[in-house]
Amino acid sequence: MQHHDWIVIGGGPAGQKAALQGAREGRRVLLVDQGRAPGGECVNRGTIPSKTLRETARHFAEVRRRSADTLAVEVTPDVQLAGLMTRLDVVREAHAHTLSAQMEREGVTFRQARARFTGAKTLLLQPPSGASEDVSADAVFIATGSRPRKPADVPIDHENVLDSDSILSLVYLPRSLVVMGAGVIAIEFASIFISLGVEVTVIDRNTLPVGFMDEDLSRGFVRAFEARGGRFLGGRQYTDVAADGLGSVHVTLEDGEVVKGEKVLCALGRLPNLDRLDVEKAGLTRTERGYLVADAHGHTSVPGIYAAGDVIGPPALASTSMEQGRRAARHALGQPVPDEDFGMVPSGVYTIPEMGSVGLTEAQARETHGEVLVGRASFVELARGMIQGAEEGFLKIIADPTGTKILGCHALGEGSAELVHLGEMAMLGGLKPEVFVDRTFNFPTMAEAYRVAVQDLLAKARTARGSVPRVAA
Ligand SMILES: Cc1cc2nc3c(=O)[nH]c(=O)nc-3n(C[C@H](O)[C@H](O)[C@H](O)COP(=O)(O)OP(=O)(O)OC[C@H]3O[C@@H](n4cnc5c(N)ncnc54)[C@H](O)[C@@H]3O)c2cc1C
Ligand SMILES: NC(=O)c1ccc[n+]([C@@H]2O[C@H](COP(=O)([O-])OP(=O)(O)OC[C@H]3O[C@@H](n4cnc5c(N)ncnc54)[C@H](O)[C@@H]3O)[C@@H](O)[C@H]2O)c1
Repeated sequence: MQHHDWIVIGGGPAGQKAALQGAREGRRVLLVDQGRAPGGECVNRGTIPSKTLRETARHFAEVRRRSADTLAVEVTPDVQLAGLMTRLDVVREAHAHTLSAQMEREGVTFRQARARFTGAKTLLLQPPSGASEDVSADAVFIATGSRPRKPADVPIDHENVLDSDSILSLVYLPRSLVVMGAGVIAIEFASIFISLGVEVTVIDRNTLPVGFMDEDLSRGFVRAFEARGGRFLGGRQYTDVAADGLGSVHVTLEDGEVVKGEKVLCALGRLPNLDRLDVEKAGLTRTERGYLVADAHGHTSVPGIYAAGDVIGPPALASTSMEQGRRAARHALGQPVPDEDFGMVPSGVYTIPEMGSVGLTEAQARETHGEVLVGRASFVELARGMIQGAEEGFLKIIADPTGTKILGCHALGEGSAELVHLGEMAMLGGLKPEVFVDRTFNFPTMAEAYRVAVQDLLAKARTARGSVPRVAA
């Protein structure tokens, strides 16, 4: 049995960061993934392919909007979906190349094999061809990611009813699409397809999409989606999904309504990839929902076994997975792991328009701080926003009732995922909202939204204190 210092199972964002961190500190690291190269769901079926398709869709939407629909920009029915992911191969190859070079440079050994536990820190590696191999390690990192959940009552055949993996392999654009679910994956794809000219209906049991975001953002998304002709059916449950054999799928709702689409996307959550890993043989237990349990450092209940990324459940993002992998590795190395307030982790939802969020939502802030202050800036109030024609965008800043502490920043509109990082840094630095009024901003920029929102917030603070509001300059 070959022994390694560390074995990392899974070459997605969590596994990559754990492996690199260990190798940099002189550990002999074996990175195992069943795929041909490191990358994981993030590179192969998740973040990168979906964002590449989104970029094309966004350009279509942008040209239509900027020309006020005077330019007949349409995707013809015979266009192949792969043709719309114009930069996917370039992006993937560049990413794969950078990753492999980094692994090689740092001395991480990569092995293509499916891993499963045979004991606490012993594993059987089964390569696609050739003999299986028994291996052991001082520390094992589980970073095997997640896959789409397939509810028993949804006939996902990858032909008529698709999941977030198979939708990217569609050859032709459908005329219509019914999206089941209104989580991040669902509404990102809904945005993409509606922007490409597909008729889209979204169905969710919750009244609003992405319930973890600030309600103004969820409502703003629905407004923009409906303005583009989309149908959002919130607070609705499906009872049956069936293909009619004539090129259409029928989704029957509890109230008897039948929603028809040429294709259906089922995006009703994800499950951890643990079924064939035999984690029980390592002495690990799983939560009721099937996830592994790990502490703030990614350490499981078995000494020397760590878990990071989607296998430990929400927030299940590429961004947080990387950080979890890095933190687990630092802990295994005996290095200090800085405290991180995971409540402060930013979220970017790449819908069209995009959403960005950090800190408390308005509802959470009211619950914990009472009568909080909310400052708003509409993107059309900004010179840059006006130039860009950013009609639907806005930034809202939430501060404590005294108006001295920023509690959350939330934005809707192109660039919002970037924009909220400015607010995040102010929050981390404990800066008062005034900083956005007192400093010089480049002009014209979208970042000026902070100045406008803070002026609004300070005016409200003065009103709350009973003084006459000053007119914002
Ligand atoms: C459509 C879509 C869009 C997304 N967009 C975003 C986004 O914009 N921003 C964002 O932050 N996040 C996004 N995500 C989420 C993000 O992709 C995941 O959170 C992230 O990939 C999780 O990383 P991970 O390292 O935990 O696992 P993964 O990336 O899933 O990698 C796990 C790897 O482990 C391998 N593996 C599994 N079992 C075994 C085994 N037994 N032996 C060997 N190898 C194994 C898998 O093949 C895979 O390569 C998106 C996800 C999807 C599906
Ligand atoms: N930009 C990003 O950060 C990004 C992009 C894509 C995915 N992701 C990650 O991927 C993960 C999974 O996303 P997801 O969207 O598949 O799952 P999800 O769990 O976030 O959303 C599932 C949705 O399905 C709905 N639902 C479940 N059962 C239902 C039923 N019977 N009837 C009607 N509605 C039902 C839920 O109300 C929920 O809105 C998330 O953790 C997310 O963070 C992130």
